[in-house]
Amino acid sequence: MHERESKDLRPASGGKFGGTLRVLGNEENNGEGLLFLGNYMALDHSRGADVYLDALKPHAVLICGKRGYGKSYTMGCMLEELAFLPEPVKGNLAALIIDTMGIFWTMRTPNSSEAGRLKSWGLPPAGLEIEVFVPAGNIEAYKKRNIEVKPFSISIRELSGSQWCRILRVEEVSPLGILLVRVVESLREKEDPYSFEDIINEIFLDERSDSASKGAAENYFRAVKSWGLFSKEGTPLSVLIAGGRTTILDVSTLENENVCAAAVSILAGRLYAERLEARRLYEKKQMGEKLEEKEFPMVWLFIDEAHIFVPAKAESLASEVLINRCLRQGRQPGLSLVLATQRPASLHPDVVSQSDLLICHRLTSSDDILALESSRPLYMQESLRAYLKKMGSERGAALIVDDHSESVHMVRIRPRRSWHGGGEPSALDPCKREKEEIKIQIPEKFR
Ligand SMILES: Nc1ncnc2c1ncn2[C@@H]1O[C@H](COP(=O)(O)OP(=O)(O)OP(=O)(O)O)[C@@H](O)[C@H]1O
Repeated sequence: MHERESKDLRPASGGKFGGTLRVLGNEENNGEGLLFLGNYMALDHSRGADVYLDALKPHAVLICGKRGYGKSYTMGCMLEELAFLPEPVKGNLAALIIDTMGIFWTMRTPNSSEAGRLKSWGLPPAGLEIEVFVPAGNIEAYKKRNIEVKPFSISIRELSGSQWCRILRVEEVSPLGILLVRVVESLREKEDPYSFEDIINEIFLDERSDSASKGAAENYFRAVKSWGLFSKEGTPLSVLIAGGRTTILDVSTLENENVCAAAVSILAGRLYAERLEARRLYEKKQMGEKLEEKEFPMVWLFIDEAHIFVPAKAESLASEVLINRCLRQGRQPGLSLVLATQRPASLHPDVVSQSDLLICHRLTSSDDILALESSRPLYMQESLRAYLKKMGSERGAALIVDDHSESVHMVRIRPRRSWHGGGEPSALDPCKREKEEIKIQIPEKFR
């Protein structure tokens, strides 16, 4: 149990808590598998009791807020808390973040830049043991920058002809699209893995296409090869995911959003399938069968810039898997999804309605507030706009809407223990800033 266990709790509205320890996301949690998120924030912005989030059950969490108000910082806090959970809970959980901005590799380093603030919260800075994966073709560039990373790739076989057309933005019914689909599908029928060279050979063996289409198809696949994300065999999921592990998949070098979405779709689909199998194994064990197999851990999948993957008015390559499997059905097999966006209005409406926890940092755009308001639960006594007004403009302040306890909470998210790589750069010398930070006297009422 966390050392900062709370004795009293002040939800902004609603709530059906009992006992001394209250946890968002699971009223039955009796004090194990807790993620320490921060403190209640009273209307005068003074500091209240501790706020925890349950990690024993799977959750669908939406984090939103305008630029620079704490989305990736909060995601980092959640990743830290998952990594610092005690055994045996930790061993049954794995965290994977799709890092679109390339900012989470810094979590290995303790957050000495906010040492003063951490001290006022009674928290020591701490680095995390993380594994950072990058597209296999980019590994050297990271090594040159002294960033320890591992190669990741997706088997070329995983993508259908039609998915390749979407990635390459080629009309499926154009001569080029017809050639791509025919070649890829004939290779997929053989069931063995294949390389880009195999695809290019197959393109030139095709007797029904003109040479211009063949030349264009070859060029496209040579370009895809240079992204370094696809290979013949691909990285097995077991290399990426293991119980107790925090994995960062840095896709920030991939400029093509369709490619990122394809990667997310494939990974999320595989995680979902593995968890379905693990759930069957779990049920068999519960029913008394003696089985040696180790279960695939319950996964927390974090995705920043979620509007790219589950957009409002279109369908990305990842929409179907994320909405229909992870969000709608993910809780049953034990797959948690944490999505973050600065533009809730650009997000598929199902994301808002299917999330059991909404963590909302400052928002000022009417469209974005409206998008959240439109699926506002009945137990919210005031409008979201009114709550956000009370919350004010403090970075890291958040309104949490918890569908389990049907309650709304105004929270100040705790400082990060590991280094946050997502903040805005400052023209001020970083060493000078650290000294200034330590000099700041924190008034008693804010401690
Ligand atoms: N809980 C917090 N406590 C203190 N400071 C915070 C907190 N959350 C965010 N901040 C400050 O706000 C800055 C911006 O936060 P963050 O990088 O999470 O923004 P963001 O919402 O992810 O922005 P973007 O949409 O640009 O990615 C951080 O670098 C940090 O200085």
